[in-house]
Amino acid sequence: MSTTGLAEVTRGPAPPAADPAAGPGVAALLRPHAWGFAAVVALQVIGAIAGLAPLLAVAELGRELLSPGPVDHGHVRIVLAAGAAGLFVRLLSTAASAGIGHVLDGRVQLALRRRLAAHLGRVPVGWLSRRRTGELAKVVGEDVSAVHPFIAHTPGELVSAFVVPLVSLVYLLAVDWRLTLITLIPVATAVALVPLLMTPTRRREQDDFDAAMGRIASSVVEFVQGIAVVKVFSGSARAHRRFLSAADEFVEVFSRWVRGVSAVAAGMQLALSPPFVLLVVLTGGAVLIASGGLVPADLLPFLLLGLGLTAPVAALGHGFDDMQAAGRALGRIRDVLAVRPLAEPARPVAPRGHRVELRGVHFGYGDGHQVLRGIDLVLEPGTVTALVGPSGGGKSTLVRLLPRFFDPDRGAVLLGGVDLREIGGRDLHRMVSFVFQDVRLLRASVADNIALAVPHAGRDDVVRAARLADIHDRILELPRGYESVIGEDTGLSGGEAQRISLARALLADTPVLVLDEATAFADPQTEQAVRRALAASGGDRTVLVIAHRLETVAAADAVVMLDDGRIVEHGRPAELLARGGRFADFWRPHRPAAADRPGIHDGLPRGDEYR
Ligand SMILES: Nc1ncnc2c1ncn2[C@@H]1O[C@H](COP(=O)(O)OP(=O)(O)OP(=O)(O)O)[C@@H](O)[C@H]1O
Repeated sequence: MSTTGLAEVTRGPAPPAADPAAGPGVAALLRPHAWGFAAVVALQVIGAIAGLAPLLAVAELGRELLSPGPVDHGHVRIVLAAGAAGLFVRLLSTAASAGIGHVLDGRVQLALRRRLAAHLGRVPVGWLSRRRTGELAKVVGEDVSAVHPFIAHTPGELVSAFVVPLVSLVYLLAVDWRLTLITLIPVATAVALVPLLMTPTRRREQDDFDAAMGRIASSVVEFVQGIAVVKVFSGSARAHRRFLSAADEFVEVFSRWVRGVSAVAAGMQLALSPPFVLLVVLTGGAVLIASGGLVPADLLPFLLLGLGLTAPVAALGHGFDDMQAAGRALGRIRDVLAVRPLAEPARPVAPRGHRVELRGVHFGYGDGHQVLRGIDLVLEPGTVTALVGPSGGGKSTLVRLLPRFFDPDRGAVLLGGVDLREIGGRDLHRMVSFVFQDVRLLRASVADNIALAVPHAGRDDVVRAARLADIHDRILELPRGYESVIGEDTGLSGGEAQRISLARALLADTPVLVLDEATAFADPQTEQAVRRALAASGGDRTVLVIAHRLETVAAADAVVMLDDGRIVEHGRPAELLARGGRFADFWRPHRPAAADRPGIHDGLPRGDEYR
């Protein structure tokens, strides 16, 4: 049982959302904020360039004050004013870009989360129930947050990292072109080393490294997931072995990779390190000064600005890493938004009654395998139809089409003579309820869980449904009775969770009930509760039940035997048994045990068990 916070999907599809089926993609969501992005990037670039002004001012002051001859006070004042103005502009634009960037970021994240929430409300319920809760929570939470640097920081920082050195370079060229070229030696050396990291051998080592990393990850997951089984069957040594060999192999691959890249990487680091840059500038400057080609004061700007020239190379590493992570997160968001929602009818038609009909229904899960292959079936109001058949025959798939977890690929499911695709989500919701094996309860009170479909139900009605589902006494034993919060005050067994889900369906009191008689949580009490639910659904209700127990089959009005996606037999249970066909063959192994029970003769219980 899971007690997740995700929208519970115990009854029909989610209510329709207002906007059309195909909503805007990520790019369209970002488009209205394009001017905001442009402003953030522009302000960051302006701030970064203005930030150079104080440095340039110091360099100019140095040149002015250290050069021979009288000091030009006017020039000094202008330089000081320009430096101060630059500092001010930098502060202002950095604050403005941070402010706008973060507001923009908040808006984009909110828009993305709203869009995801609206979309998740419309995707097929079947798609949702196949996803792990953590997987979707990660997309809506972490992945949307991962977009933050992409919006608020990285583009501006990357642009600045290139623009600032360019501006510095122009200034340095104006001071002395020869020393500028010398100052560029460290960056040129680092860039010249890059191809050495891209040789076929290095690429192969990088691929091996990635593959070895993947093997470690998968062997860890396997080991952790299987740990309980491994312990029980005392095969821990064997399970360890795969992980150990993956780890050993990783160490070997990693050492090879490190040996290959370390010399080049160290060379690059050395070339870009401040001591090396200063050494080059000072050596070059000293040679030029000694030869009389450079005024000593002109060395100052090179010492101040030379270090900043290496910034783009470092920014390439960090900024692109962030951008790539944000890109991957956006990709996952885009994948979720790309899931085709169930189309809502433009003009919903109200069903006329609650006769259910499947007409020529074909369905597959999109992997090329057809699970249902031409199902024609009518479920009359006031009847119970038992669905039986070998495992994997398509029973669960078929019953999930009734609450429109999925739409058929071909053919149609009709309710009250109307194709489900023509019925509004809310109407369908009011007409079809279900109890499946994968019960999901919300982290809410037991009473709220039962009254999920009928939020205004009175306590008496909730208690009546709980009694009928044989869970009332157990609820009273919980710390806070009906107010106990599932997952906080209490946990429930699989059978208990299923009985809560049953109470929920009984309270909803829909004219169509779809039920999977669970084998997974089979305990006498749950079994009894299911039988009572079926008994209570007498009268005019249309009931389809995946039957695992003889009593259920025997008491049904009709049995449908499903094998390999086709109906192979359909009729009254006793007739089918008497006919000795596929159903009789399939059911024979169940008979001896059941036949021994009192009240059961020839494998069938006497009398009408629940009608
Ligand atoms: N969510 C899914 N995605 C892809 N394939 C699925 C999914 N659910 C079921 N299948 C496949 O559809 C086929 C029919 O499965 P289904 O669960 O409908 O059969 P079943 O008769 O209910 O079996 P069982 O009695 O064991 O529950 C199987 O081959 C199964 O692997």
